[in-house]
Amino acid sequence: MAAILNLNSHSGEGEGTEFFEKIAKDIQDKGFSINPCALPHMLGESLAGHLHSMPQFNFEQAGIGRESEHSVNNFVRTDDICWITGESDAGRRWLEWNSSLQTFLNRRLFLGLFSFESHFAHYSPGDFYKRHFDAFKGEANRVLSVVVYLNHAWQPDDGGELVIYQNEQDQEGIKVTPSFGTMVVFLSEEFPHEVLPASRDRFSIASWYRVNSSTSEKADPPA
Ligand SMILES: O=C(O)CCC(=O)C(=O)O
Ligand SMILES: [Fe+2]
Repeated sequence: MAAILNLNSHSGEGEGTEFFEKIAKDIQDKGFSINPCALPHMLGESLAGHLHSMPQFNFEQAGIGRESEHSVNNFVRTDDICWITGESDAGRRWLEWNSSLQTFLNRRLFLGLFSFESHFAHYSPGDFYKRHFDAFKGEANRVLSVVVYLNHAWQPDDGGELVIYQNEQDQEGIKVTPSFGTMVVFLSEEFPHEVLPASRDRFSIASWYRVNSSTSEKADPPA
């Protein structure tokens, strides 16, 4: 019995609705939520295992912009990415876990989250992602950004922090250390953010919930 209790207590804070409720409340109150040691431990380990078992050629140079406007721009970002599909066990469980979070947040905050997309990102030493928004107001695409980190034993002088700015004027920001299991959620249109260069390899998963914009009346191309 004790062993079972023990196992449960190691399953990670992020397992249940209590954690989802904390995210919902943070989003409602502040628009962002920063959670150290939040990713369920087994899920984090299996994602990290999968990530490190993949050959480097599964990763591509990250770009900016969508569809026809998509391009690689080494001034803005220099990381490599690999989209997460349900093909691997770890990937499937990650998508399932986020699907429960999506259901929870839709019930609790009426966000109308419709789809989820997610990629591993590898920042080699010196890589960065300059200050940016994940979505632009009025474009009704990415609504909520979710980032988790898969780096064991990250040290304060390893760098590589995510800096979240409160608004366009904020130059100081809040620094988040990319330690294993830390999970950050924020409104994609509200918070400019950047990734500072690190002195070691930095692994993260960046994800976005989208609303269904296919019914929007946006003229495309614009008149
Ligand atoms: O890895 C991170 O800390 C954030 C990455 C990011 O901002 C992005 O991919 O849009
Ligand atoms: Fe971003």
